[in-house]
Amino acid sequence: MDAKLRAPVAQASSRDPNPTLLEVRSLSKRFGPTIAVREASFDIRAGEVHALVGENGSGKSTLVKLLSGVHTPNAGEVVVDGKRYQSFTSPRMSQTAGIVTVFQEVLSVGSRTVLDNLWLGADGSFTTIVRKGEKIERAKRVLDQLLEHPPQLDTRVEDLSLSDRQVCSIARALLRNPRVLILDEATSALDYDSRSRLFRVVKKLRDEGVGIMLITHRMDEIEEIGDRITVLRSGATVGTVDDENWTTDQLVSMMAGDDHFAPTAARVEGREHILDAPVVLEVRGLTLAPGRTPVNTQIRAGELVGLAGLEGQGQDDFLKSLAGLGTAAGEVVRKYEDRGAAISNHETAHAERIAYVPRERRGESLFEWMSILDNFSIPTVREDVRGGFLSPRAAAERFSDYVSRLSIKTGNTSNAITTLSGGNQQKVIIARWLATKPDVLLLNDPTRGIDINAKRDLYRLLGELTAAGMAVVMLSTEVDEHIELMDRVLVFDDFECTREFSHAEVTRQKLVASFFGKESRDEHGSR
Ligand SMILES: Nc1ncnc2c1ncn2[C@@H]1O[C@H](COP(=O)(O)OP(=O)(O)OP(=O)(O)O)[C@@H](O)[C@H]1O
Repeated sequence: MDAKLRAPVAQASSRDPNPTLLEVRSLSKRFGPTIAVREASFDIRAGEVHALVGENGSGKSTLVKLLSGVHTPNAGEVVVDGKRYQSFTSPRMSQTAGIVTVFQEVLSVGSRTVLDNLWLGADGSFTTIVRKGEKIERAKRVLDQLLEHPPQLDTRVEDLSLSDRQVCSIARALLRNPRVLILDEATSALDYDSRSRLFRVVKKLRDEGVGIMLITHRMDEIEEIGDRITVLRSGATVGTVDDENWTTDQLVSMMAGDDHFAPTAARVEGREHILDAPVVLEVRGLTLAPGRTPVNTQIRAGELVGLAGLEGQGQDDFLKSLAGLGTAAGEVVRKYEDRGAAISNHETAHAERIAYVPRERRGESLFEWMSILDNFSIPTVREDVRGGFLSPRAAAERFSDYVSRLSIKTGNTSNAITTLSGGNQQKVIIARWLATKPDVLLLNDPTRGIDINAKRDLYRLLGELTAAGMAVVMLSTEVDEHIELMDRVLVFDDFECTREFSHAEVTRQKLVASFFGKESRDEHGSR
């Protein structure tokens, strides 16, 4: 074992006086033949941010669900504040022990107000009922910390953006005064500003002695707030890193095992020729909100265009308009050498070989009652007809190509899609739309929830597809993706496209400054 690593269950050393708050001892969980968690052991101290990392399907969410009382373990135990638990038999039991979780999927009741959602289920678990006035006051205080422009408390949650809905889930957790706060990919739905604000709150909680468990696929987040890092592989804890000089490659090789190490995907350089490629999509006078300057742009074959900005600045509406799904006034035209076709609805977009991969898996893409294979083959099912009958074997053959290209961990493809880990569900959806063999691929934050190796696979695949002439327009909330991957980045601010960067000119500093409507003064900012 690397000198920088130590045994998974560590006692507080003399160097670190913080007491252990939560100890996970040899926890195991099976789902039928699948061992999702196998003898996992680690501990969380008071006043630390403890990151839990691992590939898609390595058992992170299952472990979180064992700690949150959603699942009960087959073996092992949990110790909280010195008290031993064989299992948490309900979420309430885990909360009473001081563990509060924000889950990966945004969980809220859309038809209820923000205030209702923030206090949902709280009354019964508090010894004293919180009065309405106090509820309002505390809800406002916590939302003010998390959002620059908090919604009115009587707003229905379904009218909020995905990011603000997730902020409500986080606010709900904070109102419960956790001893241990678990953030299970809770940041992946957040925009840049909300994430920064959340991290300020997390640092404050850490200073107050709360133990925070952070599940994330983003190394920049761990770098920013992580103190120790535990790595999971195939359900088992591989080790805990407490050296602040850890490297991404070190973690990746722990996650994947040395045999499966995927090198960083370098962007294909020398792509300037794209400027001469034919235009495949033309956007003319697209007005994203009344009174705003319309967007005019052209997208060329083989181009990889990034859409950036703070959440809800019109980039989502722009992308949906390209897919024929928007409500914006103006024209989107699919261009060919000698003709053009107006994209006015989803059907024309589909007929013109434009594919759209939505952002929110649960509401927009997944058919939770259907199998993995059926979820893949929905739009392309006609290709699997043999002699007048649908051939599942033909579908399985087509799917297997994407399983290896995107490293999807599926098990039996006739199982329900919900038996897959979140990241693997996301990959099935990307595969679904790639299989339509589009000329234009529109991706709405596609790497949300995808592990770092899989991201590299996807970047490589996008490199191959664009080299073969596919145009890709990708909304991304990851600044690094814009800097490293895109040929061109369009920045949206207040429903206008306010800035455009070429790959050669974009830097982190300039890009983030442009989100806030400021031009960076440092023209030589580093990448
Ligand atoms: N309800 C279930 N039924 C059957 N198998 C399941 C169930 N939940 C999880 N699994 C399996 O357990 C394993 C671990 O899944 P888990 O969701 O914990 O992974 P993860 O590390 O959180 O992945 P991701 O990063 O993609 O969210 C996977 O093989 C998954 O398919």
